[in-house]
Amino acid sequence: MTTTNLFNVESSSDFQDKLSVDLNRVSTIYFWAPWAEPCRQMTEVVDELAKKHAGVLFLRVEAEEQQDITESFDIEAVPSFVILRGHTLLDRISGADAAALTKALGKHASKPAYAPLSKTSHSPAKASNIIPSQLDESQESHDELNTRLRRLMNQSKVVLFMKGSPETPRCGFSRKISTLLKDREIEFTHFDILTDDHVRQGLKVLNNWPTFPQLIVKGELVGGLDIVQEMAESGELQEAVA
Ligand SMILES: N[C@@H](CCC(=O)N[C@@H](CS)C(=O)NCC(=O)O)C(=O)O
Repeated sequence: MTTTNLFNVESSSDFQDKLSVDLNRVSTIYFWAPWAEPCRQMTEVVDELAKKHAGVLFLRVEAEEQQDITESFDIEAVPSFVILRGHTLLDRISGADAAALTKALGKHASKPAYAPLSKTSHSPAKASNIIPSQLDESQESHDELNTRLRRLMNQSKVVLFMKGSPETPRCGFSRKISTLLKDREIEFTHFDILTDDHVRQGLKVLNNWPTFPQLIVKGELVGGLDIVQEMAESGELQEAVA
């Protein structure tokens, strides 16, 4: 049996066209990347869910190829899922969390379009990305956070603050910089900033640098991917880590 509710999105207008066929329908937007290992498993999960929920539209968006769509949904890592009814946001799931996706679809797909949506289902549901350890640290003072950040920045000679891990990067910039370091046989430790929003926001301020990855050498920020690529080409990177 061929599935008629699962499509690859080719462009922003293609996305709008597919979404607008029926604005009462629930849609699941799946943001993925070909290099991200967890997406392989989630592609299979999405295939199965599309068969199970024939009334739900499933749209696969290759995140780095469709940047307009990716940015319009504030997608910060792959895999990520957004569940909509028409243009109304019902839920967001970040990461290869098959159980959470299955549960969210069970909840939203079964809800008739005319039923009043619950209060929580209107929110962007970003809170679901918060892991328990972050909640524990919510009482951390500014000074305590900075002490913790300094400690993390000094955990080894070369520290990479990135999205995901070198084995399973969750952003193309993070993937490229960890590959660059590995290719040059530069030893480094890493910290996944997606696991701790205090670290993520705190480092932007402390290092006066708005994005990730951030490469730290001997306790000091060197830069993000662009700078590290330039330094690698000029030979400065090898000198800095020597
Ligand atoms: N050109 C930048 C690219 C990095 C970038 O744009 N990162 C974005 C998307 S992964 C980011 O970290 N945004 C802030 C955030 O997600 O907190 C570099 O050289 O590192």
